[in-house]
Amino acid sequence: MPSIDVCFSPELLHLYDLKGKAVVAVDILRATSTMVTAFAEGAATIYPVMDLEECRNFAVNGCLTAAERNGIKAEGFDLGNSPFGYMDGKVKGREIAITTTNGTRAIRMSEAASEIVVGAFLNLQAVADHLESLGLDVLIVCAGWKGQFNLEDTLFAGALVERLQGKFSSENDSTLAALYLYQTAKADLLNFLRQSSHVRRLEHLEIHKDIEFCLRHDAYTTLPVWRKDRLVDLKS
Ligand SMILES: O=C(O)[C@H](CS(=O)(=O)O)OP(=O)(O)O
Ligand SMILES: [Mg+2]
Repeated sequence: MPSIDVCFSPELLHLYDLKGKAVVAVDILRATSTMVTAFAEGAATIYPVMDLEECRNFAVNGCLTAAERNGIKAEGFDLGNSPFGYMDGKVKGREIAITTTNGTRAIRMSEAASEIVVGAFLNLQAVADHLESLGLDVLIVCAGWKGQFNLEDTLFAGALVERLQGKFSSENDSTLAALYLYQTAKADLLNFLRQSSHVRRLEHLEIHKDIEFCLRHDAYTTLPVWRKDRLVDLKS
């Protein structure tokens, strides 16, 4: 039986051997929720990049550029990090280069893995089904916040572990902790997250609508996966 484990921050990735593993990169608020939404809205390709300058350079190839730092859309870019900014036909058929504070780092720092899947509550079941069909050992990589643990990504990890119970083995305390946290919180995730650092930090930015949206389970069957230097949607 393949195993499942949870890494609470990309800064802890040096403790893991990613070779031969499937990584699920997650940044619920909001990068991976936004990427899943972008593909559901018809985006062709997403290039997750580490810094603003690199992202800006993609514009010369006709890409839409998206950038966020500390919750705010960076100046001079087409899009920010709100899933609602990717709706209403804005990204249909388009290539997008994106850089965010935490989420894009989690993806790029996992490149040694055999497969990288972008996960969110929005595509939870699609991710679970894909992992089951791959049959590889799984590491869920939480983007966290600037290297630190966060609640929302850990809750997603617990939700995924719950969906895969009986199909993957685990002896790690991190996996158990994520599962127990999710089971404690799942009846009302929004309320549970009210005290979280992200919600408090971004409260003044009025992104309540985003937070509620990003906590929806199984809204999409989108399945973004890393291929060579970009994300593509396996479901399209
Ligand atoms: O845009 C977001 O929600 C966050 C902002 S912050 O750095 O956590 O304040 O970025 P993300 O890379 O999606 O975590
Ligand atoms: Mg985040």
